[in-house]
Amino acid sequence: MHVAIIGGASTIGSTVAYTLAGLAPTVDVSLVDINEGAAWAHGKDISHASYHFSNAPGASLAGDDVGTVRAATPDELAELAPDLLVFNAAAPQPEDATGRGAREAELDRNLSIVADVAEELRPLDPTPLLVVTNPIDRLVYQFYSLLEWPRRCFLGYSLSESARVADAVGSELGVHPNEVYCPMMGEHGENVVPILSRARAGGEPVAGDDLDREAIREYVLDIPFDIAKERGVNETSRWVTSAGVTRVIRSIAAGSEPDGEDPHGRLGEPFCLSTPLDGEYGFADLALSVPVDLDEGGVAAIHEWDLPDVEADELATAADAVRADLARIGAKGYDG
Ligand SMILES: NC(=O)c1ccc[n+]([C@@H]2O[C@H](COP(=O)([O-])OP(=O)(O)OC[C@H]3O[C@@H](n4cnc5c(N)ncnc54)[C@H](O)[C@@H]3O)[C@@H](O)[C@H]2O)c1
Ligand SMILES: O=C(O)C[C@H](O)C(=O)O
Repeated sequence: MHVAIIGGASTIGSTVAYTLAGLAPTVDVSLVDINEGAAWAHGKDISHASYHFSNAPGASLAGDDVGTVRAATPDELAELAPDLLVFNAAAPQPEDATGRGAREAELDRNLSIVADVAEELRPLDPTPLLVVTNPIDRLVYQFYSLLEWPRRCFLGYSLSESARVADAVGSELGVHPNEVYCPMMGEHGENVVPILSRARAGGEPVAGDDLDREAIREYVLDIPFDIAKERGVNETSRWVTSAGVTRVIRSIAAGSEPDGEDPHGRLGEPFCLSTPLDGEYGFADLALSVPVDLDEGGVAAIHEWDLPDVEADELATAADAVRADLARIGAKGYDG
């Protein structure tokens, strides 16, 4: 598999490349960035890290089986013809972008980068595109509108929220967070929707009424910015994000192999990513996080769950927030 990370010299992009070198070492990675020098430097450094990953006790891949990490520029994307695109390019963040609402505030700054990158992607055959840059739901829809590839190609990364909610639910229940499953639908932002009705802890259903829904939502919304305030705006939540992006890439690889590992991973349940909707959950002409199965083409299936009223109402509020921004920027389908 060949993954091109657009914005590959970024904090998140370079950390994804490093995580792939450790956890998915056969993947070839291209670090695509307008900052050619930084992309080259990350690529060189990560390929040196790969030397240690591949020669550590328990490692078994011979040199030629290990993927390459190299730098490229956006105008080389068509020639690279990757199997998967990760979009992580962004405009610089202001120093004070460490509060809730910072994701949504990136929209106007990142739209022109999306337009430039879409032009570079236009000659490619439809390729799955995982958008990490914020605000993901608006940018997924914008890429979909500009490129007009099948909607299953478009994915937005919101999986860090699943790790954060597991932390919150696990502490409330006294269960290790890694044993908690709680899908997170809706917007990657203020209108995230914890699907407590589907939560499981240690494999058993959780009684949603036993949990403090509002406290859990507040924790999930605050924690990335509590982290950013301590580390600075340029760090963002690089560790959980790169681990989650790597998990998505491994799920795509597993879902593409008929006899591969379970793409849902150890807990055996689907996770949520943002993708353009066309009637699912009653919404169209926008992207929101919904439960998906993945394969080499991107979204293989969207699960349509029956949601209790509180979760369905929160999902409708998320849709309203995304729609309002799409209308404001005059996205396709919102111009009249
Ligand atoms: N979805 C999530 O969970 C999540 C988590 C963390 C960060 N993010 C988002 O990821 C984005 C990137 O954050 P970061 O801190 O890694 O960014 P960063 O500031 O470290 O890097 C941005 C990179 O984009 C590159 N770039 C700019 N324009 C480009 C273009 N036209 N083509 C190619 N490259 C270009 C820059 O040269 C730079 O290397 C932000 O929008 C941030 O909010 C999302
Ligand atoms: O950019 C950030 O720091 C927020 C990001 O969307 C996240 O959920 O970690």
